[in-house]
Amino acid sequence: MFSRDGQDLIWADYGPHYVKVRKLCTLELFSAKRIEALRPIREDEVTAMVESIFNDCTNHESSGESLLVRKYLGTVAFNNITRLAFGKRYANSEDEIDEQGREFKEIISNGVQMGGSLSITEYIPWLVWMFPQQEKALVQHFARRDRLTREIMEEHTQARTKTGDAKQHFVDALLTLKDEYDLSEDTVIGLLWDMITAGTDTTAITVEWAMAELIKNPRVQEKAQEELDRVIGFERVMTEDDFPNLPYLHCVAKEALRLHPPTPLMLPHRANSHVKIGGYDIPKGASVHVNVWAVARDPTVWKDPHEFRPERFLEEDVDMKGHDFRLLPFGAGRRVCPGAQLSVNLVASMLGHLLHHFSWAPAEGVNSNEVEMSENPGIVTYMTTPLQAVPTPRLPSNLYKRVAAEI
Ligand code: HEM
Repeated sequence: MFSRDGQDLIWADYGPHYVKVRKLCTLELFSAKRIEALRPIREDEVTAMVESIFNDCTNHESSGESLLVRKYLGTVAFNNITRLAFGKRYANSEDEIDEQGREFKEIISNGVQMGGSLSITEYIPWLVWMFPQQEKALVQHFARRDRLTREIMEEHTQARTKTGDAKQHFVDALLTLKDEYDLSEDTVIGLLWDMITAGTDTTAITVEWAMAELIKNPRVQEKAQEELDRVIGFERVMTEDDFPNLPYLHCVAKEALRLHPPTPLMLPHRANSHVKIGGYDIPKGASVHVNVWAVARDPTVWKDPHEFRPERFLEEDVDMKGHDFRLLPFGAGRRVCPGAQLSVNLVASMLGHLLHHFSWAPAEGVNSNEVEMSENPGIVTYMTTPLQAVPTPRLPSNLYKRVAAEI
């Protein structure tokens, strides 16, 4: 929710509704009850990912070859978000999608491209006249996005009228709460798309970086697997009920978010008054980025900051949801990521399943210490060279089936 209320950056225009919209997010959309209600979707998608990796790595033709890890993670993140926002699963394990799904995917990648590029006009706004194409592309993008979203909203309104049933998906929640929170149709569309753009790549990127670190650091991979084997064993798959008994797994996720925050400069904020910080003047109206990436690698803040060592969080429990400024992958304050808990659950579940079901090695001919870790700079930090890795199943073959859920 990027407000135009003079406090923060402008992406969507919620104006004075901002406070209400945040309250709606905290109390309704991301309440613990809804996160729990949406759990079957997460389990469905994570187990579908496991099945798909298993099929590909045990297929005779490609057995022993490396897989493009991002492909599987991206499908989980995409399906999870489209299902929780709209109750729709567009991509199957072969990445086949229908026409509405294709349109959906294109709109997302278009939006990420436009929003993710660090446009010069954001810093020198009077140069906007030099880039009329940029403005035109944005208008076209929003028109296309709004058309598709109205179509889906109409489908949901009709389904609700028919059954009288209010589902847990964000679109139904928002349409049901529209009057109570005084939301216009544009705000509902803006909100749904904030969730989709903010919640898709961030999750997949976090897991891709974590997997790269685990392949680079076999000691950590084995230690996480020992914990999973001890707690879960070899006769069932992990569920979110196991989370409290998997402290090391959570430390692995936290350490990945420390070294590789998917939004290294958080999201831009706007100074609402002139302030002086650390001797620097920040004029009113300036766009402010907080370099959480640099803080997380600062040797005055962290011991051996470049080392991937999840144990540091067993030694000291550091909050990562906005209360400890040493670790801010989700930001802090009133703009803190509302999807933080949801993504912590999904990231831990993906990592847990990937590690419990498979051992991971680098692609043939690459040593573990040679895994390419360079970063593609931007608002969102992808791996420049997508991770290729070889999975080897480690559980009985009956445990690799998708647990499909209809919700
Ligand atoms: C590992 C995954 C994720 C990371 C690291 C992440 C990180 C962030 C960060 C750094 C911000 C900006 C906070 C600030 O400026 O103070 C943010 C904002 C936001 N995130 Fe996330 N996020 C993740 C997943 C999600 C998910 C799954 C959703 C929704 C389903 C989501 C929804 C949002 C929204 C709507 C905002 C804008 C909040 C506002 O402007 O008030 N995020 N996220």
